[in-house]
Amino acid sequence: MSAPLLDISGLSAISTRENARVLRDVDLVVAEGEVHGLVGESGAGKSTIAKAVLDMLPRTIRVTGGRIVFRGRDLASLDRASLRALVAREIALIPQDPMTGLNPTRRIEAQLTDGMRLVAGMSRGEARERALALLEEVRIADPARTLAAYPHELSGGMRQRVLIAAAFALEPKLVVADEPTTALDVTVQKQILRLIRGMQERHGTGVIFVTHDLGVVAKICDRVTLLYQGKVVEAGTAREMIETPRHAYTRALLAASPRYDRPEHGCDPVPGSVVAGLEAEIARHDEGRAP
Ligand SMILES: Nc1ncnc2c1ncn2[C@@H]1O[C@H](COP(=O)(O)OP(=O)(O)OP(=O)(O)O)[C@@H](O)[C@H]1O
Repeated sequence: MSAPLLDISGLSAISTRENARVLRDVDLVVAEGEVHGLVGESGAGKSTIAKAVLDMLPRTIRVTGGRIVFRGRDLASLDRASLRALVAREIALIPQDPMTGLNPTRRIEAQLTDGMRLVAGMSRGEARERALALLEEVRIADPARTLAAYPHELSGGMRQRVLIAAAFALEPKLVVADEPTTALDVTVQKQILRLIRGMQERHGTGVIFVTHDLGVVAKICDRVTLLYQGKVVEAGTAREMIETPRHAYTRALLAASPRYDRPEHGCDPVPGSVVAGLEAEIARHDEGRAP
């Protein structure tokens, strides 16, 4: 088997702001060209993992152990400049909120072509051609007009399409999609999920798809890692996790999710006994370790 695209092992981190552990010995392997769901409730540590991979951790979160190996290179072994260059070239982000992901004061053309010119060294003309082709690929009806527009002139769905185009602009090996459909209405959400899947298949890109929504997992992910309070609870194929969940927490979370397959069914809350069991497991895990 070829080496994985991303191999995270034993990653642990603390929040100095909250004096609490935020990641506990996390293992996460993303294969070339797969969509890997990173799933968990609010505060589970999904964004912390995504930020660690993108070298965007805030100062108030400190990695205390583990390794992030990307395409065979341990990120911690790189100096600042090499790490910045590697991330700029090979790892891209699709942010959660399409409005904050774009600078409101600059036209789309400038924002889409910055990376192409600065990182890939394209001329203004080459970058514009590439931007037009990308906007067509993300099915924006009038690419030339969109390039001339400011973000506020576009709908939420269009802005998210622009950010997806931007993420794939430099042919990254890995795209981190941080809840990219949360801010959109349901019909647009489905289109955007289909678009991300289509883009990653055509470009052969690996994707980490951060979400709290198991319905989204069922639609887009090949494999999944489920987190609870910074700890991996279950990992496997999306199909296995949804059809034959092994862990009581996964089963409870599935029961608590809106039934994407049977919308007439309601939701059950995650039972207190399951959560208490997990908390006891985490306490055992943390025993003897200062936060
Ligand atoms: N800037 C920060 N500085 C210190 N601690 C933080 C910071 N951001 C988040 N945390 C803490 O890290 C923990 C994990 O948060 P994280 O944002 O990774 O969770 P998440 O699963 O992405 O949640 P959400 O779905 O709400 O974004 C939480 O306890 C949170 O309070």
